[in-house]
Amino acid sequence: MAKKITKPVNKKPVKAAGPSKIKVAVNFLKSNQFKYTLGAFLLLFSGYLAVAFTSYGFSGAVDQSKLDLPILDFLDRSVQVQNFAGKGGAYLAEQFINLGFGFPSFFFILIFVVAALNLFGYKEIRFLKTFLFSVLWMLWTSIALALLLNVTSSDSFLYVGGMYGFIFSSVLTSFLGTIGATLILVFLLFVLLIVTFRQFLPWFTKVIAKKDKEPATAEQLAEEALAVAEQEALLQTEDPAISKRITEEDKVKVVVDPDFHDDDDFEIENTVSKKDVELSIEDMLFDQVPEVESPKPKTKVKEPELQVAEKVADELADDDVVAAMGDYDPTLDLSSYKYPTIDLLDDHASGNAEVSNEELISNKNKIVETLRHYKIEITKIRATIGPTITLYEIVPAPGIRIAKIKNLEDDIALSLSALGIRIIAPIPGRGTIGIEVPNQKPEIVSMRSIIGSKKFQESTYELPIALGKTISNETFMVDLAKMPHILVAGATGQGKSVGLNAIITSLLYKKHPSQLKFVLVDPKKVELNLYSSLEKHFLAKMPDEEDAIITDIQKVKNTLNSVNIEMDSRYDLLKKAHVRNIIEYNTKFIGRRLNPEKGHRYLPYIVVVVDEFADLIMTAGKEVELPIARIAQLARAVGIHMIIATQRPSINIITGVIKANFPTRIAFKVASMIDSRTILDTPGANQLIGKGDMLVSTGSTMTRVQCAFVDTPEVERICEFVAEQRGYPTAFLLPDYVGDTDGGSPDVDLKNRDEMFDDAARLIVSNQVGSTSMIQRKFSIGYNRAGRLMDQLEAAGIVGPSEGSKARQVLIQDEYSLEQLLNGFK
Ligand SMILES: Nc1ncnc2c1ncn2[C@@H]1O[C@H](COP(=O)(O)OP(=O)(O)OP(=O)(O)O)[C@@H](O)[C@H]1O
Repeated sequence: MAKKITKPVNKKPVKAAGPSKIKVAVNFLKSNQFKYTLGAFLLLFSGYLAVAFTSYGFSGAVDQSKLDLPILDFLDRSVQVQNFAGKGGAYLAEQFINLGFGFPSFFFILIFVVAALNLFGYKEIRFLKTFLFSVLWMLWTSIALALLLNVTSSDSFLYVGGMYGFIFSSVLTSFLGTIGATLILVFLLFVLLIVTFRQFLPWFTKVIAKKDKEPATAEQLAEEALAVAEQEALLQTEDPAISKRITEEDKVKVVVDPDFHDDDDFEIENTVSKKDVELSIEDMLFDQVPEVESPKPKTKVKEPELQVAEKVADELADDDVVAAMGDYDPTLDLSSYKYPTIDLLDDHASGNAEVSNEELISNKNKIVETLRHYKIEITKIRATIGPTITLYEIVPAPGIRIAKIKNLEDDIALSLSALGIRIIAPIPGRGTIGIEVPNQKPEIVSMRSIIGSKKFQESTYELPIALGKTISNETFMVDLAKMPHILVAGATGQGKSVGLNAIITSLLYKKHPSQLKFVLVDPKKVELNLYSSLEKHFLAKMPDEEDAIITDIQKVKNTLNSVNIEMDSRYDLLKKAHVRNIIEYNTKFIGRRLNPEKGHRYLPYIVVVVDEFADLIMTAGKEVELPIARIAQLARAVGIHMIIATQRPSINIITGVIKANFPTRIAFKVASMIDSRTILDTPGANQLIGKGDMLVSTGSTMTRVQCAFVDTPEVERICEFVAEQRGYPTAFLLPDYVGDTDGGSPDVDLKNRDEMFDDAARLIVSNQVGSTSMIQRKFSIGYNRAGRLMDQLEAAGIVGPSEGSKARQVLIQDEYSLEQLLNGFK
């Protein structure tokens, strides 16, 4: 038998040909050319339909007889129509209106316009939502109109509700009668209003509640008000910030069998048969005793109602203001500089990050239940819904110890089966205890919404930094000029880099290149490299450096020392100008009251950003820590600020010196409570949920903030936008710094002693401490001058040689010997 040879079939080329064609087609459909063409067509078509439909309302009766003609006759030139949109318009209007859905067909126009806008990239109005609601409303109005017209008159030239409206309404009336059909339509209207307009239900309940009260006499009202006032006074005065109260009215229907219950505490006076009983979720969840109308448990603890705080929607700035951001006139060197525009940022909001009532009630019940289990009663509970977490504030019954609640942190976390629960007991200044519970559907806070917020746009901060949104959805902003330095820490992957980008971008959105310079230190070489294109606008570097982003450890040391020199020279300038800080100095300089020929210059703010601070400390230790500490201690008044970020928050990296000088600290999620203590001096950062969830401590207050999200492409777009504009010829040049010059007594001419020489010598001897910074502090002079004084004191034999970071040895023991020595110089 001949063997059947099966040839291996090479399917590859066939496969490759198929998808590639599809791909081309998909790419074409996705291309902007296609989208804009289709969008333009839809928009024009909508306009045409609008004219045709409107005109049909007036001329439809006349045109209709012509529309009944066979199509060829209708197209004949001798046949004229009155519709402004011509025969085409008349035909379309007839199809859509008379033979379709009646005048509600105008909804089609809405659908086409929204589709066109979406194709043009305007996504504020969602197409799918519009489509769905428009179709539903169109059907409803079409049937309602048909029904109404059937009832009132039926001798019109057209079906106002269209053919379909007529058919549907006829079917409805034949089944249910006119009254039944009307009732169904009223019911559907109610449902449509609820699903379409979010505000409808609250408004409706308010109206109903008002109606209920109407028959009350003035006396009754007064009594009622008094009773409410008394009850409120017992707990807390009414808070206008409360948006809704979730109480027993939030009912669900369940079927319970009362016979099944054999709870001793629960006595049923009337015999109740198996039936539907309405009861609140609260009761189901933790009393497990159905509350039926007449039989009541003998002892029933009053349930605390859940108040949900008003969601403060952050006011967006007027479009004009946002647009005006691009036109802000800097008045200085680059007068044509345009600020980055808001459309460079993306909107990352998912739009479905609502916290449902069920989630709120279920969390509230679990909290109350857990606390009750430990015999902790509460009188009030209030929820504030944030972007990623909800804060439940509770007021415990009098006599409950706060520490007891704090100790239940793990139990509450367990009962809510959620990570990231944090208990704040008590919330400073509020007298309540806070329990923060992560939302099931967290919301991404886009940088776009933060930058576009009125608060940011109208901020008058010197160095405004918009970090994100607080638990109450407010934009959280700080002024770096007041901070004055920030320490950012968090385990890897928790949002530190995004946080740094948010800080830098907020400054880029508000500052002119002449007002701000960044010194960017990035040992990891990849994080801040994005900003290298800003060199001629916003970056500062040492004169002979090639790259403006500093990555090499030796260059980091030199640059930090150079920033120190810049700081000292700025102090000298301030002193010469008789001002105390950079704002006063620059105001004087802009007012032409300081002479540039005497060395005065406009001082831009300098923000030193150090990423991966831990790496620097590990490799360079004190050589880096000391200049950083010195900048941190002294640079605030001269407009030099630091932001240092680290992944490893251990105490050998975030030392006491660093901590003492960085009062503002931002902690993203860290691995352990010890790490949290190292950064914030308190636990808490270990309980965060990651992805930009952070705690911001400004020394006195601690705020939980959801960091604004800004993605790398957005940062790239902003940098590109800035870099494309005319910049300075070079980066801002920092003073030159030549490595260490240690060893040997400096060459000093004691004949040209500083005029403060005698005073400095007396200070050193009386304190018996040879410290340059002490001279600096006591006499309010710059580091350079204090250093020169120290060299002269060394040459005069008053202090010993430099001993690195330690104070010098004082060689003169008493003031008498010193005076003799000083007399010898005269
Ligand atoms: N504010 C935020 N909102 C939403 N998601 C965020 C936010 N911040 C960070 N993320 C998510 O977490 C990821 C990691 O963030 P990021 O790169 O900033 O971490 P990191 O702490 O800098 O990590 P590493 O230290 O390794 O560089 C991001 O890619 C993003 O998906």
